[in-house]
Amino acid sequence: MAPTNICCIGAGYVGGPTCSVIALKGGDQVKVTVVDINQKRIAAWNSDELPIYEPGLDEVVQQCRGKNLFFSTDVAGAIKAADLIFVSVNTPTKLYGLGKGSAADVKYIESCARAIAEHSEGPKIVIEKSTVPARTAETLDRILRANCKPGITFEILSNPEFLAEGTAISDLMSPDRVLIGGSTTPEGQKAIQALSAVYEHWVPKDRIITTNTWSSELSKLAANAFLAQRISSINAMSAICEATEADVSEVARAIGKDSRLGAKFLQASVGFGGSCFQKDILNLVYLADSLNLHEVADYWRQVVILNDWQERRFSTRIIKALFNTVSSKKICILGFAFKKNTGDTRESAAIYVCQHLMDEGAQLAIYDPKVKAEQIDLDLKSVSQGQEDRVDRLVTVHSDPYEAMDGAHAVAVLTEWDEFKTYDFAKVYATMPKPAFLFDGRNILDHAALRQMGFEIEAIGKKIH
Ligand SMILES: NC(=O)C1=CN([C@@H]2O[C@H](COP(=O)(O)OP(=O)(O)OC[C@H]3O[C@@H](n4cnc5c(N)ncnc54)[C@H](O)[C@@H]3O)[C@@H](O)[C@H]2O)C=CC1
Ligand SMILES: O=C(O)[C@H]1O[C@H](OP(=O)(O)OP(=O)(O)OC[C@H]2O[C@@H](n3ccc(=O)[nH]c3=O)[C@H](O)[C@@H]2O)[C@H](O)[C@@H](O)[C@@H]1O
Repeated sequence: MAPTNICCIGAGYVGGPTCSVIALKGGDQVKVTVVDINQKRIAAWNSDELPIYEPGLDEVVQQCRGKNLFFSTDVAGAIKAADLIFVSVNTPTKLYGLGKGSAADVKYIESCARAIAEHSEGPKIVIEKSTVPARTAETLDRILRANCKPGITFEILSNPEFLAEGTAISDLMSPDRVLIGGSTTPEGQKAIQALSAVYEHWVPKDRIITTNTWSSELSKLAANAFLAQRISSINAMSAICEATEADVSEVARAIGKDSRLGAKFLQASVGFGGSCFQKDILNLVYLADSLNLHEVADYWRQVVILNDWQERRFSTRIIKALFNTVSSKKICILGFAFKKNTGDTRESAAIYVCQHLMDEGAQLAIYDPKVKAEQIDLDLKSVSQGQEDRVDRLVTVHSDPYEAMDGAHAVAVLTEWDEFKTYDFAKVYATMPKPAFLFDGRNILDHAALRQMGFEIEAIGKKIH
């Protein structure tokens, strides 16, 4: 039997890893082509230096690339050849016009639909892999039908992705669930079966959930909203802990033992980042507002407000502790990625903490094991509109953490990279002006030991004695 021919439009953090695992697990039963309009990105996927850092990804790509996994810029050719087409393009928050600042921008989804309609010469199953506003499948359907060649049929499925960056490969290899939404018509059910068969190469059937299209689209927004809400909840508690001498780690352990709550996602932090939590909650907020459900919109909006406040609270603590002035003081920033094991900086809390410290004239020495200097420069300039030159004056990016910490008034941990726990902080302490401050935005260091060395420690949701 000929292999199922799969095309994925969008070779990003989702399209690349997801299709690599589909190719690995599908073997000779699938042929997967990932296409993108970004030539540089495709060239990187075809090189030894992949465009994204993700543990385990290199090995999977090396095993499959050129056999049943291909990366290409030939969007039209891949659409023509495909039976199943994943749409895995970006859906960022709209920065203009109607819904500015909260609605998802679906222009890339629409351009995919137009390309699929133009190049399809036979029936296709079109799969929303991107996170989209509720009822986007209807938009796709209308555009496809209005623009396709006569006689061509399409089935639209919703198949949102739940992987987290930094653990994408293990999440994909053994997902908690795969969600497929489709129409209740016989054709819709047949399309669901065809997509399910792709996952059944490695995912147990009882983990493949099928629903109607709209439940599937909304479940993705709901999942991210619930996850982010937990972080904002524990971060709200962290502020109360700091004022009452309760310890947020102890509170998290105590409530997480309740099996109804569970222990995961209760790590208080400087604030959640990443390309999706904020965007998807705002998308939900926009949906609720447009349905006239303003109380619902306000409820979810507060999760984002709390997160912004938590980031600001952390940078304010640094400034206050350093005697209300950080002007011209060297502050070392350990970690710039939005979480460990990724080089991704989108919406990283580090960007906003650095922005505030730059507003106050601090000299920032930044180290991150995986984020490139050009990316840090780009991110900090993007929050310095009209005064981009301050980044050149105030910021240095280091490839050696000890160089970054050397002689700093304060060290601030903003990402929970494991290597930070292994540093020789006694050696660092000796180089620092006194009092020497350490701000642990992730609660990962051994605070008692550091205090013993002489550091003044501030952590999230705890008083260090
Ligand atoms: N990053 C993550 O961990 C997760 C992301 N998602 C969702 O998946 C979607 C994709 O996210 P990422 O992979 O992070 O985005 P990304 O920005 O890394 O990748 C999207 C890619 O699509 C390409 N693209 C845009 N329009 C195109 C077109 N018309 N034709 C061909 N290529 C086109 C872009 O050039 C880009 O390379 C978003 O909707 C996101 O919300 C869902 C789960 C996890
Ligand atoms: O739709 C998406 O893009 C994805 O968003 C998140 O994945 P991701 O953003 O990659 O990473 P998370 O592990 O969820 O972390 C997000 C942010 O929350 C922070 N976080 C996480 C957990 C926690 O307890 N405390 C905390 O501050 C992390 O440091 C990070 O900044 C979800 O976990 C995925 O299921 C989802 O598919």
